[in-house]
Amino acid sequence: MHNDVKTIMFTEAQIKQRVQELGAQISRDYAGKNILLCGILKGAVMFYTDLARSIDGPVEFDFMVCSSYGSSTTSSGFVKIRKDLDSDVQGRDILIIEDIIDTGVTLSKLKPLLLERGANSVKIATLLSKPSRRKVDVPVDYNGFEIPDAFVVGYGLDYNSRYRNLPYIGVLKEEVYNH
Ligand SMILES: O=P(O)(O)OC[C@H]1O[C@H](OP(=O)(O)OP(=O)(O)O)[C@H](O)[C@@H]1O
Ligand code: HPA
Ligand SMILES: [Mg+2]
Repeated sequence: MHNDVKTIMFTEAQIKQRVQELGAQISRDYAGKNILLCGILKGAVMFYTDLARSIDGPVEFDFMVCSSYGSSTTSSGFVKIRKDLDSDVQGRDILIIEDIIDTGVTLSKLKPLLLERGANSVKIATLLSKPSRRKVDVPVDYNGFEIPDAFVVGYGLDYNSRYRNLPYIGVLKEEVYNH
């Protein structure tokens, strides 16, 4: 385990199992449809590639780069789109793929934006959700795990751009960000 990690919340095996369950559910729900998988980078990168491989049926890949946390453990409340989707979303069935929903601010901006652009449907898949921290209500269609209010890293999630490559999800030691 990494020295900056206090505890492991989900092991690699637990994540793998849950991602497969979500993929099976999504495959059933979207049977016969061509899904536009909209990944919100950078955090979603690991979940995106694993989830995409567990979905049966046609999908297309697209990505947005958004960021609101920067080098903080709290949201700035301002969502910056650093890279937009390449696709025309008119009439498309979009599945937004996120690593975590915390305050809900990021998705409360993105989902209406895609609907305004003429998407036929926009659903949300997130690996993690922290319901106790919500500032804005966002309906989550596919949720891997509900977690308590702790700052987590690994499997794509960062603190100050670090720890994204840890294969598990762990709780960061407070002394790492409280100094
Ligand atoms: O519900 P919210 O409070 O809006 O938080 C969730 C967002 O915060 C993180 O992104 P971040 O800004 O850290 O960018 P990153 O994915 O590049 O790390 C995470 O990947 C989500 O996109
Ligand atoms: O707990 C978290 N960890 C990493 N990034 C995040 N963005 C929102 N919440 C978190
Ligand atoms: Mg981040």
